[in-house]
Amino acid sequence: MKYDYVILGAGSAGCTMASRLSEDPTKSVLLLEAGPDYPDFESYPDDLKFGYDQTASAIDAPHNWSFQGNTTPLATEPMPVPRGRVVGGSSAINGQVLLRGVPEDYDAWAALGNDQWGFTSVLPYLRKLESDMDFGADDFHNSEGFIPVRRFAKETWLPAQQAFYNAARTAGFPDDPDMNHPESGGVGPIPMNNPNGVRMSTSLTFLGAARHRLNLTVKANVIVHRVLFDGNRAIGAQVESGGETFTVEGEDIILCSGAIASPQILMLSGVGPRETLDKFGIPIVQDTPGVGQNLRDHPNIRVPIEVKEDFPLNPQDPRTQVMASSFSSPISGDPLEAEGIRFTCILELAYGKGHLTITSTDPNVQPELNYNYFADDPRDLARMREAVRLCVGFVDHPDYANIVKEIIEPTQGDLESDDALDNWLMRTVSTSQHISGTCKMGPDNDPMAVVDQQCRIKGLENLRVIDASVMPDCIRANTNCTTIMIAERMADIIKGA
Ligand SMILES: Cc1cc2nc3c(=O)[nH]c(=O)nc-3n(C[C@H](O)[C@H](O)[C@H](O)COP(=O)(O)OP(=O)(O)OC[C@H]3O[C@@H](n4cnc5c(N)ncnc54)[C@H](O)[C@@H]3O)c2cc1C
Repeated sequence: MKYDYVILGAGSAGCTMASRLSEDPTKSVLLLEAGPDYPDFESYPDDLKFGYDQTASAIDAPHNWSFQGNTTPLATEPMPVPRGRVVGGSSAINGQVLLRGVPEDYDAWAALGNDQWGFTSVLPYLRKLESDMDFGADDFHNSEGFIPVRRFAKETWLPAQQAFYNAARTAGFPDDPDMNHPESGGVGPIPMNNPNGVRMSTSLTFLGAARHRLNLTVKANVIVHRVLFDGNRAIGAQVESGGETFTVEGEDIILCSGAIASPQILMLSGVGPRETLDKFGIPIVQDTPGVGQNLRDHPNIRVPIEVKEDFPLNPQDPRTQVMASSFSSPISGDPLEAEGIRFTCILELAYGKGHLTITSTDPNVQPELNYNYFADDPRDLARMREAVRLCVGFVDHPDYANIVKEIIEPTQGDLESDDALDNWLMRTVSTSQHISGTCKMGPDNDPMAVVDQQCRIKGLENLRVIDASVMPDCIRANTNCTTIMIAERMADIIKGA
């Protein structure tokens, strides 16, 4: 059977696209996903449903691809890279922060040659996707979108979160009641898409509203191997289901497999850097050197703190309310055993870039992920040093007196000099889970641009990439909101085409 739209990958972008494109009853939509599907709330597993602990993204958790990546030459272990493998994708296992980029982020995309993606162009879609439970409908917010957004009310902040807020205010940060406002800045409650602690993935929201449609077919446990072409025209995909190989056909093929798998599938399909395709004997459809390059993320440093014996900790409490996090360790021990609190320092606009590449023609073998943190520009390390020293200073605030026993890391030795601290940062840096940019959007005079402003792969027909990989640069925010925004906007563009 031939569909109007074949969507490959049912994550943040894929579920949004499937929901919006199937609003037109004259169009048939096929949504394919490698992981399982839980179509109703009752059957939805607890690890996906309840987002306060991070069981869903622990290594080898059932809905996690559990990839690994390289960080810096000083790291002794590969870095765990979680990604959602389930209908809902990474939105089904993520931290539920629903934060927009700042206006300058989208304006920077426009300045790079993507003039249709500046802030005023994307704002209607940042509004469209949300239902803001605190601010309702105004110039910047909406009350009728699929994703519910709320902030923890001040009176519900846990003591460590309140202490962080007070320490930051004392250090000069202004109060910031709405971080999704274009003039936001300072310290305040983070917008979250988890009312009552339920992680509202794109499966529960966008797709949930569309599942009854007869023109929408959702198929889970289907692994996409490659896109099929007739010349330079995409005509379908080769996929595997239940151990059998199938060909699906579509008028429009839309790759929504995320910033790791979308460039991987492109390379396996013959679209990528010529030398990579030659190396693995993949017949070349098009030499597209930017596929897998421009790997953007936010370097992430954790400052764990041991708390006083009598300080109450409950791993099932919300871990993110303001900017401090309380944590337990589902990865290295009993998920119910609380260990302490931690500061998380996130470098929002890193100068350094990484890259990814295939190491095999087997779609089940993950690409090599080189995050390349702190490599390209000394300002990345300098800003991270500043953030860590700021957090270490925060614990001297009187509000932490009854909470903090000692900072576990960095040690006094690590803090003694910039060189020592750099060494610790290089050893411990990790991902903020915001990989993006690996099939970047850009103008024709940018040889590394992969897609145009309509997310079409340049030089090919009937093939788009719509997910976190098309961001020209990572926004200064967590990436779920912006990924959904891109899909919301692209659905309108495609429907109007
Ligand atoms: C642990 C974690 C915490 C995060 N926390 C936050 C947060 O708090 N706030 C925030 O804004 N962002 C957060 N993010 C990031 C955010 O969730 C992602 O940027 C966003 O979900 C990416 O959407 P996507 O559509 O590009 O990819 P995904 O949502 O990852 O979707 C890709 C889909 O394609 C499927 N797929 C991949 N390969 C194949 C194949 N070969 N065949 C078939 N299907 C395939 C995958 O299984 C997946 O369902 C977090 C991410 C993780 C992993």
